[in-house]
Amino acid sequence: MTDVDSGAGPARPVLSGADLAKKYGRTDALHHASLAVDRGESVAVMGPSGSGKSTLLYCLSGVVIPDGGEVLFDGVRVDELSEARRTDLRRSDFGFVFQFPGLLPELSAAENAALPLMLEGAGRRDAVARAWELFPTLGLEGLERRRPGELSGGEAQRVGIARALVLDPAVVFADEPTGSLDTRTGDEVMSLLVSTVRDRRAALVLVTHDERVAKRCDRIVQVVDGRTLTEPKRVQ
Ligand SMILES: Nc1ncnc2c1ncn2[C@@H]1O[C@H](COP(=O)(O)OP(=O)(O)OP(=O)(O)O)[C@@H](O)[C@H]1O
Repeated sequence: MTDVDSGAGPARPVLSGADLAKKYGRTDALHHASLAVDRGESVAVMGPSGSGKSTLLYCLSGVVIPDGGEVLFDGVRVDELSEARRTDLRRSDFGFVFQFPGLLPELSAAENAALPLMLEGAGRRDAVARAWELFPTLGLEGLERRRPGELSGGEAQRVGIARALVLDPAVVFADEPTGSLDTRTGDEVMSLLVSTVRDRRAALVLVTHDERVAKRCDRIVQVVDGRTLTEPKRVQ
């Protein structure tokens, strides 16, 4: 993990997107969209369907190259990197949590969480041991050997969160992470996601339709018709 907090000078956001624009054909998916997030901070991105939330998340995470504006991660222009460098960056510095965790059914919970480490070249035993360490933090102690089919929806999503955190990312992106869960389970998963990311001094950028989920974050950014509204007030 890169440490952007070290060194002299004022702290700068770990990740920022400024004046981002993206068109798909004739659709203006984003224009004048900006968002910055600090280490240890969580930001929820809200807005109507089709307003550009996912496009903003994809631009910030280097999945999509914006047509205009810039994305800075740790002082590096993400939008100017080659596809190979962006792929490396996503693997090593970013973690992703999706609506459905997409765990591999033939692997145990701990092996699933260890997959990013194995893809980085770590040996299976070491990788699983490191993933195992995350399980108590996420309320998953004792479930390390279970197959995904033996986990509840909330447990499986927490294994997905462990997988997103196992490489100690600087930024975690979450797209509707509680979208497939009932309200109570969603609340538990959100609490764990926000607190674990904060404790690890990572930043969280979370897209959601659910105000209850968004309120768990430090700030809410509204996206309307491809624009972010003025950087909003801090939630409580
Ligand atoms: N790959 C694509 N090709 C063409 N149009 C796209 C593509 N991706 C998104 N769009 C369009 O861009 C606009 C913004 O889409 P985006 O998915 O970012 O919105 P969203 O706010 O995340 O929506 P939702 O809440 O429904 O997931 C929409 O009009 C959408 O139809």
